[in-house]
Amino acid sequence: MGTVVESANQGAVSLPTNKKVTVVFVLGGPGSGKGTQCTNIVEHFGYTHLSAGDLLRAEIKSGSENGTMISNMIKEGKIVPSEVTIKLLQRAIQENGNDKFLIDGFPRNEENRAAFELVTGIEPEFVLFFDCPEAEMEKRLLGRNQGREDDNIETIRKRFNVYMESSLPVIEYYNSKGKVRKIDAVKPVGEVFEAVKAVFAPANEKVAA
Ligand SMILES: Nc1ncnc2c1ncn2[C@@H]1O[C@H](COP(=O)(O)OP(=O)(O)OP(=O)(O)O)[C@@H](O)[C@H]1O
Ligand SMILES: Nc1ccn([C@@H]2O[C@H](COP(=O)(O)O)[C@@H](O)[C@H]2O)c(=O)n1
Ligand SMILES: [Mg+2]
Repeated sequence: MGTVVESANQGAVSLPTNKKVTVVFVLGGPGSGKGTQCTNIVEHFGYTHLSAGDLLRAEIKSGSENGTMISNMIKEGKIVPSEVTIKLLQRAIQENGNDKFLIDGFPRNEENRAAFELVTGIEPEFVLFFDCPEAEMEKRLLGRNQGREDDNIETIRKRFNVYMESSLPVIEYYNSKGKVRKIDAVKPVGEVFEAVKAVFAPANEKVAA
């Protein structure tokens, strides 16, 4: 691989605003630790973290006309129509001064994937995939305690079904293109992050002033 700059430029693409961005998709089952690890990556590698779920929850809170629909979909563990989520992601990218983004929890199905590519022209630099057994994810979600409406056993089971039926095929799609970087996510947070660090080039790390 060449220098970090060269590597980043290979994945840089134009949004409608002509903003050049590098995107890493962060995927894995509910409770696999995507958000937890994204916080660490932001700190060490200077990316901006965009969680599709967080953007949808913020949209509900903002009193948007889509709020009720989004809220119902989240309670049922269903995937919100792509146009809604993509608009939120596009706006977040365009409003942010950074040019490197972790997109967490997106694309969640084939419709998400194809629509995002069509609308933005963005192909991910790579896909960070947190692989975790269902029993461990269930335990983590039931213990998360952050007041999420979908952290109850009924919705968790629906989210696992959606993950198996709709999200795993997206990961398989990217795997067939050689883009997946798989992480064993069942280990403690620190050990998982060591594996994550090995994926992001060490030269990418923020240098202390
Ligand atoms: N490696 C780990 N070991 C044990 N607990 C973890 C680990 N990683 C995350 N957790 C805990 O598990 C819970 C779920 O983690 P997190 O919110 O990061 O998952 P997520 O993949 O973003 O889930 P969701 O898809 O529901 O948003 C949190 O309470 C978090 O503190
Ligand atoms: N691409 C997406 C991402 C999320 N959702 C909905 O939000 C819920 C919570 O997502 P998390 O990533 O925070 O776990 C998820 O279960 C979906 O209902 C979505 O529709 N599309
Ligand atoms: Mg999350």
